[in-house]
Amino acid sequence: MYGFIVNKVSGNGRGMKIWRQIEKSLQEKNVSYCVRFTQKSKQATSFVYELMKEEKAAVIVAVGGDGTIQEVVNGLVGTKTPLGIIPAGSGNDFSRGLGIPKKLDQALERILQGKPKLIDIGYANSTYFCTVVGVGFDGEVAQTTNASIFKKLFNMIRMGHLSYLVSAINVFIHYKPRDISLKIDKKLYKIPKVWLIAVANLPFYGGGIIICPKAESNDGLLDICIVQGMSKWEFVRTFPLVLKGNHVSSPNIKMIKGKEIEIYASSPLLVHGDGEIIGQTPTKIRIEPRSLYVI
Ligand SMILES: Nc1ncnc2c1ncn2[C@@H]1O[C@H](COP(=O)(O)OP(=O)(O)OP(=O)(O)O)[C@@H](O)[C@H]1O
Repeated sequence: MYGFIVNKVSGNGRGMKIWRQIEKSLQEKNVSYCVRFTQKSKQATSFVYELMKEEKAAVIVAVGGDGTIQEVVNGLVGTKTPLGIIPAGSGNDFSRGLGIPKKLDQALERILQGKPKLIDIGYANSTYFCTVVGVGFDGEVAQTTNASIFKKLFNMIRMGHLSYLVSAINVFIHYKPRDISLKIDKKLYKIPKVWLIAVANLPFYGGGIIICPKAESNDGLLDICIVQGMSKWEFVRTFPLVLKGNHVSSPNIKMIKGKEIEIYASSPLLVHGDGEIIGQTPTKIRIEPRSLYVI
């Protein structure tokens, strides 16, 4: 039995459209399934327990964006039940990082035919995350994007990833870099004028930005990108490089790998996990190696 958790409003309504097509395919293929539709935030996590216990679902499939997938993952980490993903959001960075096909029929075929493999998952502020935790500039961009009207407009024309870019420009106008203390596997770094710190399990965030090109979800490590000491003009010049992951050789960017990271800022900074706000600094982040089965 496949248990589906569908966020109808993900991708500004794409979730529902996609579910209708999936349901048709499942019926044509005679696949046994059950489904739950989320009505509010965090409900996807409780649906995981419900589908596993009451419906005896052997696979849980998330139909939604990275926010919905994160909620599902928070119910699945540490179990033997594998996660399937049908991307239906605006960013879809987790599925991009795992190489899950964008095409619906191919994504479904992978779930029905593929073999589960174990991957690493991150943990920060009492939440498991799949792709990236971002602190500082990134946190503000995530908050602005999620509260924006233009996210809906871009989703309507299937350009949802552009909403992150518009938010980045808005935040850039007023953002002031801060002094940060960072502990990576017990080694202390004091770094002035930090724009952002991204801690990544997989390379992508913000709808395909390659923030940590070498991040792998099966190496037991988190990749950390620290952007610091740049003037506004240097930040603007570097931004296009990030789109392709070519920023890593810039002298104002530090790339470090680690298992446990602690971040302290001179004043509280917003923290996002997979594009959803999960709190403020100080924050502790760690990798949970081989803790989730994904098809
Ligand atoms: N019925 C609902 N109405 C409103 N919000 C919902 C509903 N169901 C779930 N949510 C919330 O919507 C949030 C965003 O969903 P999701 O991430 O799947 O889509 P998205 O934001 O369009 O995509 P992405 O994260 O890839 O940009 C989730 O955090 C979830 O808690």
